[in-house]
Amino acid sequence: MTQPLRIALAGLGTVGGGVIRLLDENGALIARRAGRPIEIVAVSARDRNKDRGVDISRFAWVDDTTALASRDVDVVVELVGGSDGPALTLARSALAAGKGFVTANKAMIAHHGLELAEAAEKAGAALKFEAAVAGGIPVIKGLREGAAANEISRVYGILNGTCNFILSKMEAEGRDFAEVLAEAQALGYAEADPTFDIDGIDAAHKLSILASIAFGTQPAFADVAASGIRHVLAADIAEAAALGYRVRLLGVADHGAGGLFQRVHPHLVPISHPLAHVTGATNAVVAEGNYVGRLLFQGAGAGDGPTASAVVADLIDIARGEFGPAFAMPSSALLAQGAADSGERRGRNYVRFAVADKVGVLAEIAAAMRDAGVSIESLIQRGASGDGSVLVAIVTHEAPERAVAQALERLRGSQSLTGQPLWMHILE
Ligand SMILES: NC(=O)c1ccc[n+]([C@@H]2O[C@H](COP(=O)([O-])OP(=O)(O)OC[C@H]3O[C@@H](n4cnc5c(N)ncnc54)[C@H](O)[C@@H]3O)[C@@H](O)[C@H]2O)c1
Ligand SMILES: N[C@@H](CCO)C(=O)O
Ligand code: NA
Repeated sequence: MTQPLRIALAGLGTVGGGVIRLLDENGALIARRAGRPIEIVAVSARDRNKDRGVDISRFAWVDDTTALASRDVDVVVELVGGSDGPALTLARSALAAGKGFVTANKAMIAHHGLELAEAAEKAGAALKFEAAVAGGIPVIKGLREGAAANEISRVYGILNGTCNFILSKMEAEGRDFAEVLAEAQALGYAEADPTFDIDGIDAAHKLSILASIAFGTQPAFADVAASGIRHVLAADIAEAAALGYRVRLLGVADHGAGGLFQRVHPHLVPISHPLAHVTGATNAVVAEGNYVGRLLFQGAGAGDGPTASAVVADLIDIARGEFGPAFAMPSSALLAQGAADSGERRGRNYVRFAVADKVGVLAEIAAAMRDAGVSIESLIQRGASGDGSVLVAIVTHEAPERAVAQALERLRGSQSLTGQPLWMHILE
């Protein structure tokens, strides 16, 4: 058998531990598939002596994580996390030294992916990050290889396992967001800063990477409009269910003459759509290609095993010598596309208000919608909550987003509203 692929591994947490276990268990099969063994030779993390349930004494220990790039290895695997800091230093130095670089770090790729892709191309080295988007689901491979012949018009999906777990729990048990948050965090899926999950930032990182690969555009994380699920009430989920929908945090991206549109936002998904049936920490991505039609990728988006599966799949590609440009085309060919104006988009909407239970409130909401040219399809009002306010949920007919925003802006100062309205888009 030929020379092993020698690995330096930075980060020995959930994912790093998973990679060691996977290579221990499946190493012989992987060597046959890759044509050579994949061997970890050096490791680094914060704490050398922590019990991780895996034997790391067989690997060389390196105190300074960023020094792994200067070891005699073929590939550096970065499972530390963080968009900057040691992860970025390591990425830059590994690629500058001509070594392959594999990471699960969507924050870093979303912020610095283009720079790193250019560095990889310059060095003729591999840069791979399957684990960064939708964990174990081979969605990057699916788009950059399997669907490479297609013009992709839209890519969207459930990109954050923590949020999908929370929404599923709220749906199944009728509990509110704050009650299930701690359970989700205990699962080990949450980011080091859990607000990244809850506020849609993690999904935005992933969406910007997916959009680049799907559309051949430069990654543009700064242009993703992101909001999360902390304002979704169990009552919204119940109203959505009564109307034939489920609430999902979706990342949605499309592109056209108007520019690149990227948004992470809670949506109402029709019960007939496959994404309505994705529950727990599962992720799912839909891509629409002009020849292949609608593709659906579904599976575990987080967790040690699935994420390690994606990391090691990247290593097998590198061992086989099968890797191309990181974003599916040379970075010089990626288009710099401006952000689309979302005000021009048309769609149906769910808007929920918390209002004082008094005369004229419904008329005030209806008038704001009417004057903005937004037609109401249905309206539900539910009884008083503890603070005396009632919830009014409306579904609009198709309308430009600018008009809905205008109506909400007018209502913003209203004495009748007891809280901020929640606006969710309805997936068509
Ligand atoms: N956990 C998941 O399900 C999952 C899924 C997909 C992607 N990811 C990504 O994988 C990466 C790792 O996630 P994780 O869940 O394994 O994290 P973790 O917190 O479990 O492990 C992080 C590891 O990095 C080490 N580390 C942290 N800061 C360091 C520093 N400054 N210097 C040296 N070592 C340092 C820690 O000691 C630890 O060994 C992140 O980029 C994360 O976004 C995680
Ligand atoms: N925090 C992420 C981990 C996987 O990227 C999630 O919950 O989906
Ligand atoms: Na993936």
